[in-house]
Amino acid sequence: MALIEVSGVHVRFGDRVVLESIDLTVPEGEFHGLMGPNGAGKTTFFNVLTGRVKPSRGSIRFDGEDVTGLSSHRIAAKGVARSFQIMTLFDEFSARENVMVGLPGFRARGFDMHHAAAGDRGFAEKASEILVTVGLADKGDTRAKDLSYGDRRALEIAVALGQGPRVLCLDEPTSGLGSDGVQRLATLVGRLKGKLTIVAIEHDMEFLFSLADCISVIHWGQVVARGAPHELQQNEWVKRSNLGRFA
Ligand SMILES: Nc1ncnc2c1ncn2[C@@H]1O[C@H](COP(=O)(O)OP(=O)(O)OP(=O)(O)O)[C@@H](O)[C@H]1O
Repeated sequence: MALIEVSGVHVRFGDRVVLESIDLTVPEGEFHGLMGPNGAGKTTFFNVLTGRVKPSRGSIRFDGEDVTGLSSHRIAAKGVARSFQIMTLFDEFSARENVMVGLPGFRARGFDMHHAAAGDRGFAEKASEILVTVGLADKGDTRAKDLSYGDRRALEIAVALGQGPRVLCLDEPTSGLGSDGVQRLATLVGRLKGKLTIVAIEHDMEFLFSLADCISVIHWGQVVARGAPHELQQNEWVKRSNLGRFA
């Protein structure tokens, strides 16, 4: 049984059909890439997967359970974490505090940062451990606004990891990064690969083809091609679009 099973997902905004019918399965532990032209509906699909948009038809099953139409909060509680295309950090908080705010136990007791920082070392230690995982061990006390763009991206992933997710959804993780930043991110994602299930929307084909186990191409609101990177290279649609040139 696949961890994520999406069947016939259809989304329209008013008269505009954005997703015609999306079918997708992702086994546990897979790195699944989503690619496709601008406006193809990739982010809308992520919004459906993470509960921000309700599909008008179709179903989403997570670990065998029908989660179609559940709120984003409830889907997150089931183990689906998301890092956004637009950064969503608290600029005035330190890197460690940003991770602490995202920890489920911390949220349960409210957003009392100063109390937690002074009174409960457990949250700070957990956050520090996660910062080590993403390569920010020495940046725990740095305010988010003073971090480099690449460090902020790593911190966003750390915040998502703080939820202890089974699935990590990354929306264009390389966007805005220079080549060094992309390389660093590839190393980080490569380390996470296999430890949890990753679904990533990405325009950087070199990044995606080097890391993904399987890639789905979304176009016209459907999955028009799907396969391992070397299989996609042979796909006629991908060849015509030149999307698979790095495979
Ligand atoms: N809430 C909404 N209301 C109306 N139209 C929307 C809404 N959200 C998205 N759209 C439209 O749906 C289409 C698909 O958008 P989406 O952001 O999902 O594409 P995408 O494949 O992620 O694009 P990109 O690669 O540029 O990020 C776009 O034309 C967008 O304008």
